[in-house]
Amino acid sequence: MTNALYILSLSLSELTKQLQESALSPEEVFYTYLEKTLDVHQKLNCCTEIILDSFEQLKTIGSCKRGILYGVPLSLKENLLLKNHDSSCGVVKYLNQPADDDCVLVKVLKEQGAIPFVRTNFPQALLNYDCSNPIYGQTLNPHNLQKTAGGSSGGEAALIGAGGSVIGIGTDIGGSARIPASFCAICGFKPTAGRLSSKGCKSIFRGQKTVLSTPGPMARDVDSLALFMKAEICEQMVFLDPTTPLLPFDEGSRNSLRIGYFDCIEQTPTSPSMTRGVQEVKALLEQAGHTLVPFTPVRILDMAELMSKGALADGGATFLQQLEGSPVDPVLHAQVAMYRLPICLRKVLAFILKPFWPSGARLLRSSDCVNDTIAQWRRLNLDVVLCPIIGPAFNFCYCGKLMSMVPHSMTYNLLNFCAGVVPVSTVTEEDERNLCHLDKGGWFNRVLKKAITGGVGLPVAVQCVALPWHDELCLRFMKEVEELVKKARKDEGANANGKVYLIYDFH
Ligand SMILES: CCCCCCCC/C=C\CCCCCCCC(=O)NCC(=O)O
Repeated sequence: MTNALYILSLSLSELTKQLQESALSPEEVFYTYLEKTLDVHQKLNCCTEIILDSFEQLKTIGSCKRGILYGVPLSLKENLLLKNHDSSCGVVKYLNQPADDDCVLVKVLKEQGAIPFVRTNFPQALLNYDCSNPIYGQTLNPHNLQKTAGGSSGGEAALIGAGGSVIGIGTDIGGSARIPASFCAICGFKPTAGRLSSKGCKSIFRGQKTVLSTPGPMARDVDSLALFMKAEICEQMVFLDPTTPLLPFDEGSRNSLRIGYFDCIEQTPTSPSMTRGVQEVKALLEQAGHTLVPFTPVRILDMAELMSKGALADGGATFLQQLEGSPVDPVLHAQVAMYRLPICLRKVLAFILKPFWPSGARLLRSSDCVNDTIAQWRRLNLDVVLCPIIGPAFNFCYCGKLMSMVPHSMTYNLLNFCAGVVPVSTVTEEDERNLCHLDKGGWFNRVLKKAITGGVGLPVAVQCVALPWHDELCLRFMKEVEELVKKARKDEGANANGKVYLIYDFH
């Protein structure tokens, strides 16, 4: 194995160890990843710029030798502010407005010895889970170039999934760290909003508090996500952003868990592989001695409505305003067409749709979704929940037509629970045959079928959820899923007669 292949094969924990022990130099790691990134970018169009300042940072990196991420090259979604760089979010009017300062997360990471070296792509205005904009174009999926990488942190997911970065940062207000992770076979984590500083994470909607956005790490394995959290959660972050809590990162240990699970949600399209992924992981968790309890999410339709009315409280007017002067990317056409409809026409349409699509038409009711959900967890005495995440990767331009699927991810932004995604399987021929069941389930199901047809072999992931501020528990649960899946793959490899599709190794 060449030195470059060896470096690229190391997990983040192994890489940091080798760097700290001087078995590898920051220079050889940096240039190896840079070369790989350029190669991956040529194929996938996942990057927006190489951060030239990183070459300067590399020269003085020796002074950060005690940092947790000493010498680690790191990728960043473009909306994380970097001093003297634009964060365009794909919107023309944000071009040529360089930031005055780095965002807090980047400042802390630099102190911890990490070297941000590349910025990554996203969908225009960030409120979509595809990955295309008129400035940087469409990012492709590393596992099938005919599919999207997902979004909005799709550049990160594609780059990491193809091996061009060992750790990166995305942002997530509706699934943007988790959905592209699911599409590209990597792990993505949405911490409890507030646990990590959002200061300097640019968003199109400033001041909106109903559905909270948060930055979150994305990487090939769960240990890397945990190491990232450990590096960020320190006194310096709290000093730079006193809105974050003085809550040290608790690595803890894993005990037997009581796990709620569900494999679909009411009125929300779900693909056959999403359901199968949950069922297979449930079986593995049971075999490992955990207790699995059926869980029916409460008030899902109320929550869908709150998400929509919270994130788009003005009916999409701010969103349209931000796009003024920009060409509108094709991935946004379906959304923009809806936001442009006059309110009176929308009301008439809602009235007509009510019998067929009650969730999309009902009026906002007062409800306490957070406490009702917590009460449901307490009644069942749950530690965590296992559930589906949107997947497999869609054909281009379908994400904007399937906003009806975002309750799979956005529910946990609305509730402000923490949630992460772990790849567990690949789409089988049987999953593909089962797509015929979507023919019966109404218009959105038929659109979903078109979006995912031809997906055999693509990654399938599951979602792990924990209560607010239980980020460490969520990561421990994700790690348990990851390990059980790995072990099952080994066992299946040894018993070649068994089904071998469950588990795979993309990396
Ligand atoms: C049953 C129908 C329910 C529909 C509920 C739809 C709610 C739609 C409201 C807004 C669309 C949000 C799309 C979110 C995609 C992910 C975006 C994201 O996380 N971006 C990250 C960021 O902005 O930082």
